[in-house]
Amino acid sequence: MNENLALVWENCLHFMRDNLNAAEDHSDLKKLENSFDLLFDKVEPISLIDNNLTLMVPSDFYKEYIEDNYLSLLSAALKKYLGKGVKLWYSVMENKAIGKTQPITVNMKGKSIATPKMQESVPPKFAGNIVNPFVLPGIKKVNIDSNLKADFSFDNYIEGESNKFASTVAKSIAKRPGATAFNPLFLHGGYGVGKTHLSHAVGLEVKNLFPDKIVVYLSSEKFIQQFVAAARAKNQTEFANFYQMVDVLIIDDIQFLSGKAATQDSFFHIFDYLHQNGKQIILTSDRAPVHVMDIQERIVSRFKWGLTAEIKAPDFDTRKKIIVDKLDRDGIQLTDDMLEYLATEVNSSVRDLIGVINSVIAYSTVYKTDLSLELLKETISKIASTKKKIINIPYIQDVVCEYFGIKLDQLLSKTRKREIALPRQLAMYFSKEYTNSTFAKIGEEMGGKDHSTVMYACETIKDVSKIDKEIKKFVKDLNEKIKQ
Ligand SMILES: Nc1ncnc2c1ncn2[C@@H]1O[C@H](COP(=O)(O)OP(=O)(O)OP(=O)(O)O)[C@@H](O)[C@H]1O
Repeated sequence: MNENLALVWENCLHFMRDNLNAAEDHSDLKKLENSFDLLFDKVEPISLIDNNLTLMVPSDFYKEYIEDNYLSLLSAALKKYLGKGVKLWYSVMENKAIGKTQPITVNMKGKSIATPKMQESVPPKFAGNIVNPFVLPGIKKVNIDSNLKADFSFDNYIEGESNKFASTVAKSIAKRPGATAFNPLFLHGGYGVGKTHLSHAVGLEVKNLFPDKIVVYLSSEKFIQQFVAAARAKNQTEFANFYQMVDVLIIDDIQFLSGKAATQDSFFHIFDYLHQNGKQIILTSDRAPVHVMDIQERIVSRFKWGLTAEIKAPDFDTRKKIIVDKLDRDGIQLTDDMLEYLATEVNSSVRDLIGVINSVIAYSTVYKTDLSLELLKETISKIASTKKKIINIPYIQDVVCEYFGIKLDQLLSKTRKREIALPRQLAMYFSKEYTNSTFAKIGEEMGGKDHSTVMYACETIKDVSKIDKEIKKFVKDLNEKIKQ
């Protein structure tokens, strides 16, 4: 870069940064502040000939992002340091296969610059939506800023037997993201046991210790939506480029990538790129990698590269700790018998436990009564009678496994031994009865079985339960348990 141009550009950057610093808190302009260095670090002015300024940018994404969001600010800066009538050009480095090919450049003209009135140090007012840098062309409205919930911190995470291992590993990752052997960290466990909370806690701690690191949390559903939108807009390269900038990528409920071949391909490349570059990946799922269905083998094998940690439903002592902690924050104390009662009665997930605790607090506030064992009992029975249970396939699998005393692994296996095959057929039957899932979907969730196997199981259980007393009893018992 010629020295003069370098100096002009440095001044322009300085001017733009100043304006962003001075912008009002929470203004659209302020939101650009975090992205500024990230974006302009990769932008290089390469020539200035007869008032034509050419900026080299890594991809179309950068060009469009600058045009959509920074044009007014950049124009003001150029006017200040180069005078009126500067024309902007972009030289876009195209890099089709992620990180593989030599970049080629394509020259493109920028939008014409209409210089807004802008005063030094006075934040300019921009019309329309200014989005943050993590918004890609084609998926502009989706804000995938870090997306971390401040409440989901390590401080608010109660440790106990059920989550000790996972939380110890999570803390060590937060101190050295990408630099431990736990990459990826694959957290799995049932409904509401604290997977999301723990993954956020890592993200929050990383931001705390290393503010410059880019942490992105999103659900796999959002990732799929973004990918589809990017594919429609033919922006897959930018989509991948964006995720390659991330230092800690957290994807929740990764099992929903199941069956999404094109998204899986993109995820695979992003995963490899991040992993090779020492970036941290954290994935959560409702099941262990081996049971995540319809995901390419090459991806499943990568899930197992780092560390897989299960979070179980909270044990009795952990439940007690969670109750005490939660109530303490509201200045409420329980007697020992009340605490025992609550921790014994609500023994499913942390989410359910917290729901009950909140209701207890609410009832006691509304009725202005002191908490008593009677009030607890009344509250819990009211909740139980009004609570709608979400009956989904994993829940049915859990009920069936518990009833027959078998493990999920066995239920989902291929064995034809009757003591496993029958529970499996029953789980298939109830999944069809209680959920809107197709035979194919149920087959997928039952260890990758064919839809015809599920159809056969449903027909068999329906017919046999009419004549076989033992099976009739299983169906009746399980029906009651599922609805309980
Ligand atoms: N160990 C814990 N200490 C304190 N709060 C917890 C703990 N585990 C979970 N929670 C709280 O329980 C609720 C549910 O947790 P979370 O959303 O992380 O569960 P999850 O395992 O991701 O569930 P799902 O898979 O159903 O989405 C949240 O409010 C979370 O803060």
